[in-house]
Amino acid sequence: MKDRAPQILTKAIDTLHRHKNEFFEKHGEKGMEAEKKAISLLSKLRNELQTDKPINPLVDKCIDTDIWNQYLEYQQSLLSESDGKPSWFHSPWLFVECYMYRRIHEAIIQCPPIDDFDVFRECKDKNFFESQESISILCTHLQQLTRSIEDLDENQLKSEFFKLLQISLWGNKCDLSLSGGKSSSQKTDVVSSLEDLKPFIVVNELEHLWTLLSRYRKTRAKASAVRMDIVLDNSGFELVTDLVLADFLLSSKLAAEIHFHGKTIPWFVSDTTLHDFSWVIEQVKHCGDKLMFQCGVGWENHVKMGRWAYHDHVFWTLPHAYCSMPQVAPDLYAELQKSCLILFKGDLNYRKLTGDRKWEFTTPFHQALEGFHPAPLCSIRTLKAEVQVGLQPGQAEQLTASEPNWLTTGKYGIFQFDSPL
Ligand SMILES: O=P(O)(O)OC[C@@]1(O)O[C@H](CO)[C@@H](O)[C@@H]1O
Ligand SMILES: [Mn+2]
Repeated sequence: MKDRAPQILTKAIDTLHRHKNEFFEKHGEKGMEAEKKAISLLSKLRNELQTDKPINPLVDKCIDTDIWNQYLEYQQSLLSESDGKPSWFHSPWLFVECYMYRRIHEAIIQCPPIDDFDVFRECKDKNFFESQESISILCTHLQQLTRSIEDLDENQLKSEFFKLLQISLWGNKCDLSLSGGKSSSQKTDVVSSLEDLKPFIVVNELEHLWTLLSRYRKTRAKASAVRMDIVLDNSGFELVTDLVLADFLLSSKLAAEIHFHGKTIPWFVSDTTLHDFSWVIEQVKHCGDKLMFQCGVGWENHVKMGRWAYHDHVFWTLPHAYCSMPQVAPDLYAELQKSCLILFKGDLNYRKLTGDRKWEFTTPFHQALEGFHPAPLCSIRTLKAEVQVGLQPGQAEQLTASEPNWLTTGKYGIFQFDSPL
């Protein structure tokens, strides 16, 4: 919070500043005033953070404002009288980090007519353009695969499925909040690096996914009822890897519908909103590359025909651990229960799945989920925060000895599976 968060706020302020002329052209004087106000609110926020001030209740009137303020009261109740109020450096990291992004949103929506400005859009778009070569390689790979998909036997299908899952895993290296908003795009050809990256997968439960999906294939008529859900993480390159995977799931008939879950507000710099989702598909279509164009058209069609559905829910941008979803967002929990398999992308989802607690490394994943079992699920995440469960005895110690920062660099990854008992 001390180092990374102020950098992110400074970047947001700078972005507003650089768009001053655009605001003027669009909205005249009103746009300029709104820009000034937004900058002053964000500077105030940065100052509160850097001087470790108490966490203030939200003042806006959004659908989640009360839930946030109740959660803040709950944080307060965890402290004893002498501890005072929860403050920026004396509160759980997950809570204050989420709170910062919610406050950025609060600041912007108080500034019409620029109240729908996404301060992170520019970096998200930049990440996409800088990764364009890798995206083109991925799209080519997908198109070739789709053309020969009918000829693949069971083993080949499984191997292609695992490849695309690994691409989606390593795509998660490209988030922008870990780098303080600095560029973190994909510049190398990830398809041909997969073998070299395998040793860095510290939990690999992909076989469980295959067992599950191939069972569905055999028992359900032509997989027509198989619904899969992907709880998205970052836009840009990572989102493309997820879309490529989702496309393959349909063309291989491993699934019949894919439901994507994104964020309702700009979140952790690079997370996907509805605008990003549509923007990325549109860009893939118009990049000038023939195979990318075909991918983009195909994806647009999946959306049109309802084979792909995009959902967002306010719960994904609350600070709550997922074990409280049945109480806080019963509608979302019920929706997820319809899924045959839910993929949770990224580090933040993992922190929320496990409540961001200091679990023993050998704690079973099922236990760390603390009752969150809407459907079979798999976390696909590169490690960027100090929480990890389900390791073999001695595994964490070995990793620490060879690489002290293994938990936070994003170099290691997991496929961790859980199924309701
Ligand atoms: O969820 P993602 O995109 O994989 O990672 C988000 C992240 O980089 O943001 C925070 C950094 O402060 C950490 O929670 C986490 O490491
Ligand atoms: Mn993210």
